[in-house]
Amino acid sequence: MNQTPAQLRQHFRQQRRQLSADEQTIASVSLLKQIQTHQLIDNDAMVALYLANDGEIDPINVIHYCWQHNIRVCLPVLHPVCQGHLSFQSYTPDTSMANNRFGIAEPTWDCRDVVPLSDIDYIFTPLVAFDKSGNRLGMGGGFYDRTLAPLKSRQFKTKLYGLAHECQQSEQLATQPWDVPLHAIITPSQLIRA
Ligand SMILES: Nc1nc2c(c(=O)[nH]1)N(C=O)[C@@H](CNc1ccc(C(=O)N[C@@H](CCC(=O)O)C(=O)O)cc1)CN2
Ligand SMILES: Nc1ncnc2c1ncn2[C@@H]1O[C@H](COP(=O)(O)OP(=O)(O)OP(=O)(O)O)[C@@H](O)[C@H]1O
Repeated sequence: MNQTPAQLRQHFRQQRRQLSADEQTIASVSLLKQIQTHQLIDNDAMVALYLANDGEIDPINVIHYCWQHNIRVCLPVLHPVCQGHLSFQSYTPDTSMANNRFGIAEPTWDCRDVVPLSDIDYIFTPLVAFDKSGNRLGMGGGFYDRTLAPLKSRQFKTKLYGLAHECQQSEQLATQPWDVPLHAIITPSQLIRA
């Protein structure tokens, strides 16, 4: 029987939460190695990442790598006005942070630090499940889908990469009209081009 999105979320969130702290650390180091091996980030790029939550693969080593190589980093912030949307805000070691309503740390709102979507070269998204065609199942809030909708219709340079543990691969996910497909998925052991 086909599983509902809610059942799939429950299954794949449980899978990623079951990884031990050691497994998470190894995965996070291997993730950076994959990004380096495939030379996915140019030196003068603007890159959107995220702070790991709920067993997500942790991009913290990627963030530190970017900072060390003068690659600019931004993070998603729950938009204070446009409900259900994200804003991307620049992130440096000095950025003032606060927890959002999901308990995830994000830069405190400052309109001067907002990075427009059109200025972002690569967006690395968290995900609950993915398939080899670049379909992505998120936490169910529709935040990324709403925010990234312009990438579907207009000529944006922005590339969309999903970051995931191997155990988050699904055989085939049902697609929704509002889904924004990923260009590729990066796991600790491979780059899967969609
Ligand atoms: N690390 C990370 N940051 C992110 C996201 C994400 O998926 N991961 N988001 C991607 O959209 C946005 C936040 N969206 C989220 C949506 C739901 C939940 C969540 O934990 N939901 C709980 C219910 C919590 C509650 O209602 O208070 C749950 O479903 O169990 C977390 C983040 C922006 N930042
Ligand atoms: N571009 C959009 N415009 C309006 N509503 C949207 C859009 N994208 C998603 N939604 C709404 O958001 C809800 C959740 O979508 P979905 O289940 O695809 O989220 P998700 O991809 O799991 O979450 P996220 O994007 O935050 O990671 C859907 O019910 C849908 O109606």
